[in-house]
Amino acid sequence: MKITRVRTRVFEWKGHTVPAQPHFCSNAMDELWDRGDSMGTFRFHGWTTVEIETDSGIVGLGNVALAPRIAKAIIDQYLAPLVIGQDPFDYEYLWQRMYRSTHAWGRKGIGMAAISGVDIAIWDIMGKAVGKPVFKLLGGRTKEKIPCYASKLYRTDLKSMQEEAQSYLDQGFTAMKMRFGYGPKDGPAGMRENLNSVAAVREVIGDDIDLMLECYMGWNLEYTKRMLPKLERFEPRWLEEPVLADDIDGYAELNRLTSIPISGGEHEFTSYGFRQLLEKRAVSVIQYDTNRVGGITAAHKINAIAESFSVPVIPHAGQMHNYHLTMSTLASPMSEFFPVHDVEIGNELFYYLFEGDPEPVNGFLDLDDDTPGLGLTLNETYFDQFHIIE
Ligand SMILES: O=C(O)C(=O)C[C@@H](O)CO
Ligand SMILES: [Mg+2]
Repeated sequence: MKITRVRTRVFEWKGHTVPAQPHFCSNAMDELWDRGDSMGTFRFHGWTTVEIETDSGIVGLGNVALAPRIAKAIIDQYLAPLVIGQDPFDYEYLWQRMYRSTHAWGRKGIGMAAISGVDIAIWDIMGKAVGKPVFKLLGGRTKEKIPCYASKLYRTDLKSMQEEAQSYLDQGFTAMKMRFGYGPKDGPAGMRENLNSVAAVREVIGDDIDLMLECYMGWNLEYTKRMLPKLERFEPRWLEEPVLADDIDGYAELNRLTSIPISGGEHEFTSYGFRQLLEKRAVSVIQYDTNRVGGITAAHKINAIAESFSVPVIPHAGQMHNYHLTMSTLASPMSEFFPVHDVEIGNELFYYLFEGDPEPVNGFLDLDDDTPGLGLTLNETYFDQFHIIE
């Protein structure tokens, strides 16, 4: 089988979006941005799709969620010529070809996200070619179903957060993730706001539900050190990305300091990046995202490395490319799940663009043993609400 064409499209959402609110989610821009919508650069209102055609008629579908126009340009100009004419089953060779030939400027960030989109489509082709779901090519079913946690609870008024938390309990979730709204610039009053929001959610969910706390790189080392002892009484399952993704020593220091597991990795790339995080014991939970980290080829290797460090892998964002890895890896006990709702941050845009994601039932997801490939197709229902760039 040979790859004959790589078709990329950018889908930019022009439909209704939920308006931005202040203190919605602490983030890396907070330290320097003191007005307006600091979360603006962390919205994902566009997506790149990668359709790889073969001479057998099989088409594989991959996607990239970062900097969509740049990802499309990288794939069109640099990556497509490297894979056209090649056998998709030579996936490791193709990955190395893309990685090595873009090494001078790629490696991390959008270069690796673009490689991820191509690699995901290649795995989709392989699954379709052998008539098996991708997880069956990676190790098969390691769990009856995938436990998943509801991930939203952005900072709004406390009553609304409590109602939202209650709705996840009503749907049968036994784990959920909330976001902090305040960071170092907000002083002691902001600290109290942060603690009050955790207390408000804990009040509704009790002590027997896992609660994860997301900082989205909006804190710094000193602030996190002050917050950790105050958070310990809430027994969070983890504290996520307290500092910038590049501050690996900062993560390691925090992870040594506290009984709260520190998590991270959604802004880290390739097995080399994760080896560093693991060797330094910088994180107690790994959260790569397959459509950033280097695709399924890279994520599968990282799973093996994480297993040898006894560190669980709970990928960022859920979604099909991640679910298949979670299903096939014992080191991966759970998935993130973004509830479907109006377009807000943009994490939920996936559901407006693709069809095939499993619905959680009582906090569990399942994958079909008989659907070949990743089980995802483009959902044309909302195409008229996107600006599409071909
Ligand atoms: O789900 C996460 O872990 C994220 O970091 C999502 C991001 O959009 C911030 O909430
Ligand atoms: Mg996160």
